[in-house]
Amino acid sequence: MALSQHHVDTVLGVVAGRLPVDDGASVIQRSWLRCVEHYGLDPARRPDIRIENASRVRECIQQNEEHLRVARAGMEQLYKHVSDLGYVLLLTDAEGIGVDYIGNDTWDIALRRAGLTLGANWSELYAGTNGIGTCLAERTTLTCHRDDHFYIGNVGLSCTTTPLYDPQGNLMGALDVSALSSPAERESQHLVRHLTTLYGRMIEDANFMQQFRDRWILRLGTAGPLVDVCGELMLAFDRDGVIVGANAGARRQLRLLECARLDEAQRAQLVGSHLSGVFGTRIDDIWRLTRGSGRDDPAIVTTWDGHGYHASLTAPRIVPAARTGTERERPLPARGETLSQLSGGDPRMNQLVERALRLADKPVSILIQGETGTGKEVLARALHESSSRAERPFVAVNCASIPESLIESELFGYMPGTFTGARSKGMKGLIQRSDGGTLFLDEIGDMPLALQTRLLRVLSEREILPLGADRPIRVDLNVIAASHRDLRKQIVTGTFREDLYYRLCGATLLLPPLRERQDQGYLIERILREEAAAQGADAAIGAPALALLMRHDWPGNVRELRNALRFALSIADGEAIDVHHLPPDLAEAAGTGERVPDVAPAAVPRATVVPISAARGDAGVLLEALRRHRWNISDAARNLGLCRATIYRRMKRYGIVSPLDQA
Ligand SMILES: Nc1ncnc2c1ncn2[C@@H]1O[C@H](COP(=O)(O)OP(=O)(O)OP(=O)(O)O)[C@@H](O)[C@H]1O
Repeated sequence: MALSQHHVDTVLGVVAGRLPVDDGASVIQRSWLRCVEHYGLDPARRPDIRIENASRVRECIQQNEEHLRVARAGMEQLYKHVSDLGYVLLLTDAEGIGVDYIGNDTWDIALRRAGLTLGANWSELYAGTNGIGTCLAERTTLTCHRDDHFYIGNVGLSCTTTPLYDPQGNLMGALDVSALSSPAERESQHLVRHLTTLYGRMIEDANFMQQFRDRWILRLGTAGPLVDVCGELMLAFDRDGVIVGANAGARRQLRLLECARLDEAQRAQLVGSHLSGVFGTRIDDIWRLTRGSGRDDPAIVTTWDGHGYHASLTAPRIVPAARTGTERERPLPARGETLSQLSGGDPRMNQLVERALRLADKPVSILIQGETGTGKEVLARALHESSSRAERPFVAVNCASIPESLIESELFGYMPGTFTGARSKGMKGLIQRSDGGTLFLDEIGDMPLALQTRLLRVLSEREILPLGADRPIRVDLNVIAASHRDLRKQIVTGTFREDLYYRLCGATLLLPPLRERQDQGYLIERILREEAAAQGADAAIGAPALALLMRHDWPGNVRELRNALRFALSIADGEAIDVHHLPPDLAEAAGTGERVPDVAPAAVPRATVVPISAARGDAGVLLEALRRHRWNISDAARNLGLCRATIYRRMKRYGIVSPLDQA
């Protein structure tokens, strides 16, 4: 009784400011203050344990089914480490209501009496200062050890709790590890605190992986070989490099490039921004990773402010929902593009568009070939939108990124009861989801042979047999396949079925690489306008920057061009794009090998804004001609119907210097 009175006096003394505030316990003391002043609680009373009714708990469980499934797996592992030490685990929602629990049956009654049970509401409002309620109020991992608790009835407990966030940074709830009795020393809880934090982060990361299983995931860490299994920082992004999720580590440590337009809070807002805003100079390194760097050690990527991290990239495990036609969260910039807009006058593109227009509504399978980033999916989508199937789904499947173990169920689907656990409900496969529309099989050359056989059956019989089904389902679909590989070579090496190849290539469309296209100026103009509109900026570019773009080799093709323009626009911060706004690797790449035409400052002041159409009409055309003729001035002049002197004059005006003159 004397001890109880001492506890009550201590709490009330701190609240009244009569007792010195201990620095280490200030989180607890802040909570005591809230309990007395905001919630009007009295530490001398025994708390009534508030148990929510079953339907409230059920509703909460249903709403967070996926999160709870992942958390349960983490709790089971954690329990193995702490059960012998007398701890029980409680998982709560964001309001502090117990939604899952692992404990020891032999203490059931004591645990229930203490409120360590399903449905118990541990928010400070009802339970006073305690591990869960205070962790949720303070949003931090903490140990509420014995007489840290507000109510005398709770001072036997020792609770360590960590908050759990979803990948968007919203509070989901808390993971709590509690003991009914524990040694008096606070230090006795250190190990439990580490374990609780570790498992909390593991649950968050597993939730992250689950939520973004249809996206690229970049893990960053400081321990090289471990980064594959436990990247401390994680970013999920779409195929255009736009960040769609960031885990707690990434949100804490990464900031967007310093730039006048963004204040501190906006620079912390990673979601919705482009990867180039985080990695400034090294965006291409990341894309190189996506294509497999061939290195044994994890690659190192560097943030714009010079922090190097080991990096590991995971390809989407299932097809992005946004690409299936069932969800349209962020339209691809080129979506809706009609076929004729794909060419800006390049002879090979003109021919391709003409052919595509004739094929769009024919019942022929089309095979699109072209280097990576040349726009195979953009072309497939344009074919779909120019066909009578335009209103039906366009379902894109990246055969290279779905793990072999999942590809069959993803493509063909499965019936209810085929699997246990979260997959018990059954799922329509991607082929069935494209019924009536277009199935786009990207990177078809990477499809495993066994599945090629099954796909061949689908294409010839137009019916599928989902896993666990006893009757086939008819499907009506148009198939477009694409690959950057030479499928005929694969037939020779035995990695691609010849009969499937002939099924798929009723017609072949070959997209030229960007470096060989004569309509680069048109593409730059269009993409610049699109990207500028998306960023709310003006689409203006200076002649020297344009000249550099026109000279670049574009190994990543149109994707690389779009990324470069997006990067430049965000760095230019409202000014016309200048050379120094472009990604440095562009200038570096041009600096080695073929040199970038240096800008003669007197001839083209840095701030000169050349409306892009004018630039294209002059500097762009000139550059194209010079490149085509390998910088032979006479040939270029003849080709353009100008005299050599005019060519020289214009080169001077636009600051174009031949690489032959720079050696
Ligand atoms: N004609 C175009 N107009 C505008 N943007 C384009 C065009 N072609 C491609 N792009 C852009 O380039 C990027 C890559 O396009 P897409 O995904 O279609 O290429 P891909 O050849 O299918 O690439 P991969 O081989 O990697 O699958 C996208 O950002 C897309 O918006």
